Amino acid sequence: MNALAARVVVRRGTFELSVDVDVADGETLVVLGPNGAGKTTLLRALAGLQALDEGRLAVGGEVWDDVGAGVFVPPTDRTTGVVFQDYRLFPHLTVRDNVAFAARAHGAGRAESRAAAEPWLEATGTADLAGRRPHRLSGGQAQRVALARALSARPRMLLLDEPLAALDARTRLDVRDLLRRTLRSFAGPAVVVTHDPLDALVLADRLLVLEGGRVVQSGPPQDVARRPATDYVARLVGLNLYRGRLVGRDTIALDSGTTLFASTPEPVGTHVLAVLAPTAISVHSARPEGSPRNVWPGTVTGMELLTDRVRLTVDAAPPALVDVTPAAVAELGLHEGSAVWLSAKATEITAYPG
Ligand SMILES: Nc1ncnc2c1ncn2[C@@H]1O[C@H](COP(=O)(O)OP(=O)(O)OP(=O)(O)O)[C@@H](O)[C@H]1O
Repeated sequence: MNALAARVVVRRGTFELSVDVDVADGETLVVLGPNGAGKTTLLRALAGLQALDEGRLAVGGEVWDDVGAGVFVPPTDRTTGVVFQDYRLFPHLTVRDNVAFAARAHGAGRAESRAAAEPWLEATGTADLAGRRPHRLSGGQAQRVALARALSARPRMLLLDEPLAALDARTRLDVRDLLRRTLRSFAGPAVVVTHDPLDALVLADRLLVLEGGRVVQSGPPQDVARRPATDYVARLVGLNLYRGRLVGRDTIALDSGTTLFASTPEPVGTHVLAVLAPTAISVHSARPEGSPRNVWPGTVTGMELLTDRVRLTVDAAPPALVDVTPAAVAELGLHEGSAVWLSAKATEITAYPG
């Protein structure tokens, strides 16, 4: 049993990282957050590359770091597999010897350590590159080799820092798939840092969202995606997020001063977050008559072509991202500066305590 239990406090100038991290055996925790949130600092602290100012870290009940008790196990003795964003392969060693390094470092002979490397080269699809040196590898190949090298040490815990960030889109798909399969079969705890929401949704058993050195949300990806707790998370998953208070059975007084109608079982008085998908908002050139209960005017201030839709940024109260078809853009004659009316059914707005 190698479950990770850590309380990490690191101070760097005015920045303070303060988080509790628990990861079960076989679980992949993906740490997501904007630039400067503290993701890399957290990973380095878990690897023992960054000293804790306060806190404690144990893997499988074995204490590797405890500031109060003066315990510190150096990174090289932690049986942690770390894969860095820039791979950090040994430049003078072939791919095979990079992957064989762990066995060699543990006293195995050359032939034995090379034999031990073989299954990891196979598993990561790098066997045919075994004789090359790192400078002759593409980014995707180097990332696979780095993964093979980390796994060959039979680590108790895996730590991956932005494992896909440096790769082009096509390579990213392949390596993400390899990574997903590798993490599924890895028996210990794994922590993956990323700022890419798709990577996070594909790889995570559980998400931990960091902002400003603090955990702002954590949970299964589907819960985080459905019920974002902050504007950053809402933007990542592409939802409009509004804050307010229920002042009637289905009436939300927004902090921004306007009113939304939503369907929610929460009692009157509850402070709520309300989400509305950009696809659930309709755009009209004149005030629509009849059914939808949420109707409000605004001005188009941005237009962006997504694959099959156009995402409008509409300055309104409340402001909204709205997805329309290219045909609708043409029919309504939309452009930056267009005055529009928005509408949304109450049943399309989900409100939850927050
Ligand atoms: N050497 C340093 N000295 C002082 N402050 C630092 C140092 N390195 C990083 N910081 C600060 O620590 C904070 C966290 O940085 P960190 O690199 O962990 O964030 P991150 O979430 O990984 O960001 P990114 O996505 O940009 O890599 C930032 O506010 C940064 O300014």
